[in-house]
Amino acid sequence: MSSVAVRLSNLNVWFGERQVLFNVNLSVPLNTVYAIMGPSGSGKSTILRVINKLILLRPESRVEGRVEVMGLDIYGDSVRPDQLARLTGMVFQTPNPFPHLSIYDNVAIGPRLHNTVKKSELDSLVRWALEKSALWDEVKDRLRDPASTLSGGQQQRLCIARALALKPRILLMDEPTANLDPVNAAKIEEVIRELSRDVTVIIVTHDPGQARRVANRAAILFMGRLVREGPLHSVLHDSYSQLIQRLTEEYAVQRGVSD
Ligand SMILES: Nc1ncnc2c1ncn2[C@@H]1O[C@H](COP(=O)(O)OP(=O)(O)OP(=O)(O)O)[C@@H](O)[C@H]1O
Repeated sequence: MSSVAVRLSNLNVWFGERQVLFNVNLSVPLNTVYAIMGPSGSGKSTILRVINKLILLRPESRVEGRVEVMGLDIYGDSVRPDQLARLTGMVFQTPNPFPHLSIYDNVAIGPRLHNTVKKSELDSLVRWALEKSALWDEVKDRLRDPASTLSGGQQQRLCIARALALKPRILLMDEPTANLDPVNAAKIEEVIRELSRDVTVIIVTHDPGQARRVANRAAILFMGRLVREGPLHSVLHDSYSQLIQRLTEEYAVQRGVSD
């Protein structure tokens, strides 16, 4: 079996006339935590949306290149949407549980829709997913309460549990702690470190400190181009902010020359 969870080869993406990713090549090894970093607008979220094909919801988008997820060429082969939905879970920046559904039903909704477990196994799956996301102890006595009664940090862990309930091989996380206080952010970082035993995590983050705490590999994007990629210690061997400042200055000089 391949040791690569996701491989992007010569990936180019456009929104209308505007190209936002340029010839990106990278491989995410299985069971790593892979951080994607870069300034705002550099294309980080677009990469996640290419990997789970959510980008196709934007009719103005165009994707070229090869995208392999667990060995499947997802834009070339006839990969069924439900097959991809089960391979890749997604956690967004803003927690988005179904607020009126119960805590239990939020986690159970994926397995019910995709018919992945027998009814008799659902309780233990829900418990497993809530334990994996470090939420079980806080909610075990109130599983029937609506998700809206949870705090923001708890709601984000519920979204992680919801994604995990489909047993994805890859978990995509788009700045999952950006809206959380440090205590809740630390809980989620701990969850991510634990998850990487069974799941490949690809996390978009603006915070080099977070990348250092959770990731073992990383990529840095700048204006849609991959500028660094590899083991974390080599990608972040010097100051991230100085690197971005230098790239921004070089870009300004180039613009000055070409304008
Ligand atoms: N639907 C769209 N139509 C046109 N342009 C888009 C669309 N979605 C994203 N873009 C542009 O694509 C570029 C990359 O966006 P993306 O959201 O991937 O960046 P990002 O690095 O994740 O940014 P941030 O850190 O601010 O979330 C940006 O310039 C953005 O304006």
